[in-house]
Amino acid sequence: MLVKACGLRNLQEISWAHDLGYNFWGIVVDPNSKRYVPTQDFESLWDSVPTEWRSRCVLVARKWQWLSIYARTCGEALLQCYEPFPDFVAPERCILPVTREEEWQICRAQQRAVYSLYDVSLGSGEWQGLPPWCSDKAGLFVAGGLSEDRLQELATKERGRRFFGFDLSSGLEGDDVSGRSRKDYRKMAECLKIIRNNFLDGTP
Ligand SMILES: O=C(O)c1ccccc1N[C@@H]1O[C@H](COP(=O)(O)O)[C@@H](O)[C@H]1O
Repeated sequence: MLVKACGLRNLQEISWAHDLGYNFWGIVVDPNSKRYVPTQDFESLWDSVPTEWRSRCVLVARKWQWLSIYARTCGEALLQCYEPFPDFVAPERCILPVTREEEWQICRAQQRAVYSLYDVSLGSGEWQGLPPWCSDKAGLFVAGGLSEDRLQELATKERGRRFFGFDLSSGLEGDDVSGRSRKDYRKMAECLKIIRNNFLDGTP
């Protein structure tokens, strides 16, 4: 099972994801997001990230135009965008959001992306459950408000369900002393533990 910790903002959070065993770490480059990492901050952050971790980076935005500035400077990163990718972007770099099983099938059949993603929340943390078709789908990450409580709820109802991958962001956050939401090491560790202990690995 592959697990992605998304919406990270600094080297400490990226190191936590790496040390805990998350498979991917995501940076939101969408200017309307509260997790937005501006270009200049991203460039110095990217320089400080150990080279061997870089191919595990995912850049996230709702629009291609916001991603393109960053995508040029870090060719290793995967790109998660909520509008179609231009033709010149290789499918091996794309994570394509899908909302229905038919879209996942098309994505696989036409090899339009390396991974697909079922995400109804776009970082809002809104939980709407997971439709039954989402399990055991090659290359499909599931996301949308996954937190300790939601994962535990899912595990109680559907222990042993097989998944290819999970993608978490809001559910890994807590408030820091100034009231801003930041990734929380304990939540990151606990969510990963719940996933690994309760669901079957749907990776080939
Ligand atoms: O995090 C954001 O603000 C965001 C903005 C625009 C597009 C996607 C965004 N987040 C991604 O959405 C999924 C699910 O997040 P959550 O667990 O519901 O918070 C994840 O990939 C986020 O990185």
